[in-house]
Amino acid sequence: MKPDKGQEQAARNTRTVSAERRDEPSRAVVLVPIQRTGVSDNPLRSSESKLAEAVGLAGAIDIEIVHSAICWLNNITPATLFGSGKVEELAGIVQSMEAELVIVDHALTPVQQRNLEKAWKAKVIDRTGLILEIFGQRASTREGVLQVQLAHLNYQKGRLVRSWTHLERQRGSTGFIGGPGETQIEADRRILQDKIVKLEKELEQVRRTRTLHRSKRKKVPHPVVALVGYTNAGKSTLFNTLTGATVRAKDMLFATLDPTLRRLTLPHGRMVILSDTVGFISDLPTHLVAAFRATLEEVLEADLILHVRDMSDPDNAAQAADVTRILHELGVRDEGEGSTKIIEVWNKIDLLPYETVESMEARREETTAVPVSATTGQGVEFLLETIELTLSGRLINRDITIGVNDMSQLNWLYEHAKVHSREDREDGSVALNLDITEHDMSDLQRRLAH
Ligand SMILES: Nc1nc2c(ncn2[C@@H]2O[C@H](COP(=O)(O)OP(=O)(O)OP(=O)(O)O)[C@@H](O)[C@H]2O)c(=O)[nH]1
Repeated sequence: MKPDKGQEQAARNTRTVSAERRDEPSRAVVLVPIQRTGVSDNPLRSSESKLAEAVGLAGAIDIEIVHSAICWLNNITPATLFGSGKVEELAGIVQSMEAELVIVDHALTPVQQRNLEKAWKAKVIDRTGLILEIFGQRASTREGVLQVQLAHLNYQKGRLVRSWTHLERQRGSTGFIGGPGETQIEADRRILQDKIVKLEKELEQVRRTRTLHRSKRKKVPHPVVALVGYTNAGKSTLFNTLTGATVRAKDMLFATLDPTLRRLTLPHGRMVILSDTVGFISDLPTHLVAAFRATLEEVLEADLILHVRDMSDPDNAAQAADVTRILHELGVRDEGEGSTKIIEVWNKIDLLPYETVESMEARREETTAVPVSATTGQGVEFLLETIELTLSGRLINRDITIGVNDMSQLNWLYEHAKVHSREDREDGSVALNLDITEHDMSDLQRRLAH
């Protein structure tokens, strides 16, 4: 059956909160449901920091938060997540606050979402919906935009359950979920599926172009160093400090959605490509991680990963555990053969008490962590040395003789090693004493063997 105009219009109304350009930002309530009894999905994280994070995330989109609260749950009620008494109590709050949007920092089934919307007479979005909204606002490259659109459509497809019927009519189709009528669900789903297929094709094309760029880059085989970390850990700031770049570093969650690449010269002259990537967040749904796989290919292909942590955040241990888990999900192996080297960068030490920083620095030998402040630059030099050491091995002192037939290697040697003394011998050979990294030494041996 061919969808009629009304149905097409309904599916076109798959707009985002961000796309609703109104004069006033939406008034929103932020709720963080936490189960009182059962083991929470992340026992490391305190309820206050969960609330702070949810408010921070919600603040990343253009809304006015009029109320926020932790909601302790004794049990999960399948139809509404919250128990009926709580749903009613919250309905009172939503109405008295005149909120149009309720952000529930938890996964909601489509049925729960629909029932809560009915009960509260407001739009309800869950954590995934919120993250998609933020991603939608941040994506800047074609690939980033397409990825977010695709993730959004896939999310909506699972949610086409007569969700907006009366709200849509009340407010004139401003919801970002289409399909106001139950009879239209099938047609809407088909329209969404068509859009998904189209987007996937387009994305494929964009990716092919990028792969081409990457293989060109591979011809000059500089190692790739990827910055990863929890959102707001300070990756972009560090990226700027390391490369002297002036890319934006705002107090803005997920400011970097698309990978940014820049060349960086290490203290002993080795060139690397530094890549800044999307920030991670806890409870990032697997299908969202999958949507960003392509963007994160830089991370997968990196020779070295810098895991940036905001050590001033009381929650940083839980955040680090999340980042490590997501890296594993993406396929990064940090142990065994073929594993990727990872250095932890303990950032924002300028915000920590002197003694804490001192004890961190004292432990530097036993951990692979480097304490730094991306804003003041403290520790950054040591970080660069650690990157070089990890990629190139130690600096060693060697006496080397270059035979007459290998004179063409002399230039290379001067570029890659620090020459302390040179003796030009009668037979035409050159004896050198130099400092060279282990990596360059094995490179030299390969060159001389040819
Ligand atoms: N005091 C202090 N603030 C820092 C430091 N590094 C970053 N910041 C601040 O932390 C905030 C987040 O920094 P970003 O560099 O945007 O963080 P990010 O990890 O790239 O964030 P996402 O794009 O969300 O992944 C900004 O306000 C920075 O100024 C630091 O070493 N010290």
